[in-house]
Amino acid sequence: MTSPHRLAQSRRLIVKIGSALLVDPATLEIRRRWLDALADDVARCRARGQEVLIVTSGAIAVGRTGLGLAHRPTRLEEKQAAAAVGQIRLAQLYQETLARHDIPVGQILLTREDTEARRRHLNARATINQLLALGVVPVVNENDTVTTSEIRFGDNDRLAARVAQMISADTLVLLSDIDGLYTANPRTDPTARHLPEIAELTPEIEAMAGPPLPGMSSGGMVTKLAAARIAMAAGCRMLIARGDVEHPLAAIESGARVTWFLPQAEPLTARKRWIAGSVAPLGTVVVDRGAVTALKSGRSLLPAGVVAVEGAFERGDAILVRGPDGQVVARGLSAYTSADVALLLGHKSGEIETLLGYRGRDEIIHRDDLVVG
Ligand SMILES: Nc1ncnc2c1ncn2[C@@H]1O[C@H](COP(=O)(O)OP(=O)(O)O)[C@@H](O)[C@H]1O
Ligand SMILES: N[C@@H](CCC(=O)OP(=O)(O)O)C(=O)O
Repeated sequence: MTSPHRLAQSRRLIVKIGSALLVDPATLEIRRRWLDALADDVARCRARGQEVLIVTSGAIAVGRTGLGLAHRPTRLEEKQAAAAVGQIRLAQLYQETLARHDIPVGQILLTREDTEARRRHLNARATINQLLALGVVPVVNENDTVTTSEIRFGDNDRLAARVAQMISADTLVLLSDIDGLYTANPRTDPTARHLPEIAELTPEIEAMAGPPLPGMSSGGMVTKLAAARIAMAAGCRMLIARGDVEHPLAAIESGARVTWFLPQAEPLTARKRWIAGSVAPLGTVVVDRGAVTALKSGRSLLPAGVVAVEGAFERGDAILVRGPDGQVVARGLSAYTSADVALLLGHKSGEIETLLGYRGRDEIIHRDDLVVG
C-alpha cells in the first residue's frame, strides 16, 4: 500500500528539518554540504511542478556558534538571544543554497498565536499562498525571539503540521535522525520494531513515543506523533524519514525505509466542521437567487451576488449567508470586513481594487471557507 512515489506525486510538500541535521551536534558546525544536497532535492521537486515549503529548526543551534556559547542555552532569554543571532544566518544559508538553483526564498517567522487566532492564521495563509504562487520557497521557523514559554510551540514538528493544515498541504515530511516510528525507542530497546504505516493513532501507538530526549533536539517522538495527529486530521499524509543522508528526498523516492501516517479525511473536512458547528457568526450577508444556486453547487460567494450586509465583522470572522427569503443557506468566513462588503455589494470582482483601494480576494467567501446547508 505504501509507495515511495507518493512523494513524487504530492502537489504541495512541506519538509521539516531538525536542528541536528543542519548543525553537527558534536562540533556545532553547519552541514553546508548536506544543505546544498537538500537544495538539489528541493529544486528537483520544484522543476516537476511541486510546491515546496521548508520548516527549519536550527536558529538556536546556529546562534550558539555565532555567540560562542559552549553550553546549550536553557534559559528562555538565552535561547531567544541565540535565536536572534542564529535566525539571520539560517535564512541566509537557505537563500544562498537555493539561489544556486535560481529559487527565491522568503522567510516566515510564526508564533503560536499566528496559527491559532483565525485572523492571523488567514493572514499568514494568504502570505504563504502568495509566496508559493510566485514560485518562492517559504522558509518557516518559530519566531523564537518574541515568544514566551507559555505561548511557544517549542518544537517545529507541531508548527510544521499546523502550517500543513493552514495551507492544505498534501504531504509533510519530517526529516529526522531516525527512519520512522518504532514500537519503542530503538536507541535503548534492541527489540523495537519499525512500523511502516500508521492509519490511526491509537493509545498503543502514542505509548511508543518515550519522553523527549536531552540534547539539541526539542521534540523526540512525542511531538512527532502530536504533529501526525494534526496532519492526519487535516487530510495531510505525513512521513518520518532519515534526513542524515545526502539527498534525503531522493532517498525516500528510491524506497528508503520510512513511516507513513495516513490522512483521515479530505483536507478541508475538519475545518469545515469547525466553521459549521463551533463559531458564533458575527454578521450576515443576504444574497440573490443566483448566488444561492451557485453556493449550492459548490462555488464561492462573489460580491456580485450579495445584496445586503448586516452586523459588524472583521476579515476572517464567521458570518451567515441568507437567501432572498431570509433562510440561512450557508455559513462561512468572510474575506472582507462588513464595511468593505457594504462597498462591494453587487459589484464585479474586477472592480474590488477600484472600490476599496487595494487588491483583495475575488470572493467574499471562498468555497474553502464555506459550509452550505
Ligand atoms: N518509538 C520511537 N521510535 C523512534 N524513535 C524514537 C521512539 N521513541 C523515542 N525516539 C527517539 O526520537 C528521536 C527523534 O526525535 P528528535 O531527536 O527530536 O528528532 P528531530 O531533531 O528530527 O526533531 C530518535 O532519534 C529516537 O531516539
Ligand atoms: N525554533 C527552534 C527549533 C525548535 C525545534 O523544533 O528543534 P528540533 O527538535 O531540532 O526540530 C530553532 O530554530 O532553534
